[in-house]
Amino acid sequence: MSGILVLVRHGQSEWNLKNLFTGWRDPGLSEKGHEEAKDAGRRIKAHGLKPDIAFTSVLSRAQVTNDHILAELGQEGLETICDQALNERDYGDLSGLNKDDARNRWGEEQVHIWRRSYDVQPPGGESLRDTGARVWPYYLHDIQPHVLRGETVLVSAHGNSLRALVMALDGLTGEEVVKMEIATGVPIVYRLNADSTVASKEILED
Ligand SMILES: O=C(O)[C@@H](CO)OP(=O)(O)O
Repeated sequence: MSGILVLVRHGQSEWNLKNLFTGWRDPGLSEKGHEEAKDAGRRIKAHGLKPDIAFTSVLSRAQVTNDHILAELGQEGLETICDQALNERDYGDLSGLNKDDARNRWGEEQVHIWRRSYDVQPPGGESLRDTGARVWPYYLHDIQPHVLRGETVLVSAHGNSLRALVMALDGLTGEEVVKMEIATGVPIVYRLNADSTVASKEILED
């Protein structure tokens, strides 16, 4: 057995609350989102996990979530690496649009395909496959080595950048990933084997 990888999707953002496509836009957390992020920190602490290093995106909702978690753990100031590779999927021309307005305009099915399919790009944006093509190499090169050294690594990121990562870790197909959702502020804990395969996965729900 080697180290531990803790994945957390940021708490609810102001634009999650307003039902807007967000992508690379940079809204802050909603009031509920701040609470969810603190709660994620409390759950991580209750499970006796203590990160040695943290990774997050360059978007504030993920960074503030990371700050809340570290504060709950009493680990403010822990080395945190921010990288664009962990950003949310770029939603292109959909960014800033209301999701219900988009359904009225393009139809329920088309919008679902843009949101959850593996390889269909929203107009001007990234498919989940495109997102995975930046998240997975970053994971392999920058994050995984820490886990294989036996460290506990915290990653605060986004719904779709984490879907891409979980898809690869869990070995899901493009069809299976369509049904996979990642809840805001609910930590997912992977323990890895020394050969980098997954030894166990635990979701820290209520
Ligand atoms: O708007 C977004 O950037 C994402 C995450 O909030 O939305 P969706 O769940 O539709 O992929």
